[in-house]
Amino acid sequence: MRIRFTKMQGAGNDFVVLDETRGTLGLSAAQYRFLADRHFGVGADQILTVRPSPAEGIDFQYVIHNADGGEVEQCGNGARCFMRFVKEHKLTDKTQVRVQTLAGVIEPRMGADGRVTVDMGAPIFEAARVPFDTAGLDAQPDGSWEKWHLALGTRAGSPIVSVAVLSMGNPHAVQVVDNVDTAPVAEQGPQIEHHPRFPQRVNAGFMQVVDRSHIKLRVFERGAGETLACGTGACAAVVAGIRLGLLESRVDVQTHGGILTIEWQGEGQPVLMTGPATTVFEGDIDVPEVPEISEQP
Ligand SMILES: N[C@H](CCC[C@H](N)C(=O)O)C(=O)O
Repeated sequence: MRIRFTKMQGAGNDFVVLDETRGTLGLSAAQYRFLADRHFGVGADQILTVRPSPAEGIDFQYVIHNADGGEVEQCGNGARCFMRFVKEHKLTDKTQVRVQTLAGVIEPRMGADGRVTVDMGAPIFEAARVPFDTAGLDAQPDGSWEKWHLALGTRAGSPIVSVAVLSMGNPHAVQVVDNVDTAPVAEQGPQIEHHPRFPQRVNAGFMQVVDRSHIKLRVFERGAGETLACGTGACAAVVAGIRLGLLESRVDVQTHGGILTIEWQGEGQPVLMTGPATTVFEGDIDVPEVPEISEQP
């Protein structure tokens, strides 16, 4: 099947974007993995699909698959690219659209400077809704969610990390580190992603607080590995930092791929994310029924 795609990136988090507003392609998980494959396919962290409005008052449906082919609830950097895509492809004449995701409705808005702001909705702290299994964990002194002590491994001497656990529609476990450049992202990222207390797995964030309005962040993403930036991860990290009393309500998040600006006014309030969204190129690709993808090197 020959399909048209658009390659996009938001702060270096990169995407293959598919237009299904005039008919669905019916791709399998293996075909999503093929498109994301950096050797046999196009290469991307996630595959984003644009579908027609599912209901009155909603402009589009937004479907997200990780590089591993699994469908997920939310993608923040992808939401900004979604807004640019529907403008550039003349699928809307609006500068702000309402978009249905598995996690609910989000509202990206194209700014005059070409950056995009997205109302990402309110964070979710209830462990069962992340989901996060707290059975047997020391209850937090004030029922807080910011400092769960997670044992990485069962051997004596396995590290125990203190993570803030929350959802931006997708699950996040964020820890504060002294230096993101030396943080054990490659080692602890997979251990946290696959930790048995996260039945849906989890995105693992490593946050260095520079000052009360600046952090540095690395994220080992569920289903994609470490990415150059993670929009929902930036939202989760800032919310955690504010609740830990370390950050103000508006924070610049420095990632390997660029700067994201996150604002949160507190409990029950939405998280606003602002950042870049870039179209890299358009292309066509033959997607085999049974695609060949890279074996792990
Ligand atoms: N890996 C994430 C989805 C993509 C999130 C990220 N790319 C973003 O910008 O929010 C998950 O499995 O929940």
